[in-house]
Amino acid sequence: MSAVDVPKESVKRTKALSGVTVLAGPTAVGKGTVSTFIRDNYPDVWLSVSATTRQARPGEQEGVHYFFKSADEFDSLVAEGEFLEWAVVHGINRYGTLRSTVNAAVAQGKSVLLEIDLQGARQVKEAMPEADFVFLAPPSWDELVRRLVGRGTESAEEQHRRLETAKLEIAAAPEFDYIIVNDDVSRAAAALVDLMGLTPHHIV
Ligand SMILES: Nc1ncnc2c1ncn2[C@@H]1O[C@H](COP(=O)(O)OP(=O)(O)OP(=O)(O)O)[C@@H](O)[C@H]1O
Ligand SMILES: Nc1nc2c(ncn2[C@@H]2O[C@H](COP(=O)(O)O)[C@@H](O)[C@H]2O)c(=O)[nH]1
Repeated sequence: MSAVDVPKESVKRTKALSGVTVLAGPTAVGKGTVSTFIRDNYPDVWLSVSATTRQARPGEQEGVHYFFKSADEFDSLVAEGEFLEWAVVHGINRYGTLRSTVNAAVAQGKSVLLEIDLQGARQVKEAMPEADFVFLAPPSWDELVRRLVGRGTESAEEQHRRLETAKLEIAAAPEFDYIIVNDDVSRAAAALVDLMGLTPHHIV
């Protein structure tokens, strides 16, 4: 697979703080890792818990990592207009952000973080253009491939499919307001928290 140019970091604030920040980026760039780090280290950030039709992985807890739904339950939530956005991610499972929980957090003045895929980010941009859109980029294409392969959670065929999608996702980086390079988890998390207008523990 040929290498792809990855975007450089760009974190100079260009718009007013909205209280809602969307974090997206290609598969295996570390969105989940950075979000978990923020959940564990920055209690002032309100990390949205998505609904999903995928099975819980070992250690995942209902209401902490996801709200796990059957296909019928997810259908009902879609029909009732409960989702701010939802998408089929990686061609298999559905994932969505519950509108009511986000609205309640915003109404309480919380700093809301949504960790979602590109399709979802585009839907939120339609619904809430004032939100802050942050693209998490890998330090290099080769490092992205290393992370995906090193995680070891997908078959070789699935890895290939995800990397093809990752090329399209990386090409969409200019749609985002800011770009953070996930070269180091705590540094990337601190840069994100800083962009959200909160005090980062440290930026090295
Ligand atoms: N800064 C980093 N340096 C080195 N490895 C990292 C870094 N951030 C994450 N990783 C590793 O990269 C792999 C992918 O991370 P993670 O699962 O968080 O990605 P993701 O973007 O949430 O992926 P997906 O969209 O496929 O769910 C994991 O093995 C993780 O430990
Ligand atoms: N559009 C949305 N995408 C979401 C949401 N919650 C998570 N995600 C994305 O799904 C993939 C896979 O996640 P995993 O936990 O199964 O590894 C990842 O890219 C997430 O960003 C959501 O509510 N909406």
